[in-house]
Amino acid sequence: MPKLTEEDRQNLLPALYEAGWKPADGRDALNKTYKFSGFVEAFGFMTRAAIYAEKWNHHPEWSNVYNRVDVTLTSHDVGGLSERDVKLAQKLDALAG
Ligand SMILES: C[C@H](O)[C@H](O)[C@H]1CNC2=NC(N)=NC(=O)C2=N1
Repeated sequence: MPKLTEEDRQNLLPALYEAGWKPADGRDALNKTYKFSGFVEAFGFMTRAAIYAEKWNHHPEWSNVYNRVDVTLTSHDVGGLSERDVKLAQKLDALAG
């Protein structure tokens, strides 16, 4: 799947920005920090998200500190954002509630 075109970005990214995603510094990627009520909730989110990441063979770059999960999405094989990242971002937002 190729990188998002300029038109794709204009069509798809504003909704993600509305949902709290931000362009990553210095790379063609999206960042978002999720905050949960505690560690188990944060890790449970990661567990559920991991099932989709594996099913879709598209994996986040993420880190967890207690109730916080910092996520970066990009498509390594094309060196930037693709529709896979948009789809996974939407799924993560749905799972986070
Ligand atoms: C071998 C495996 O299919 C590839 O490395 C997959 C795994 N998950 C991936 N995840 C992401 N974000 N980008 C990729 O290019 C990618 N490639």
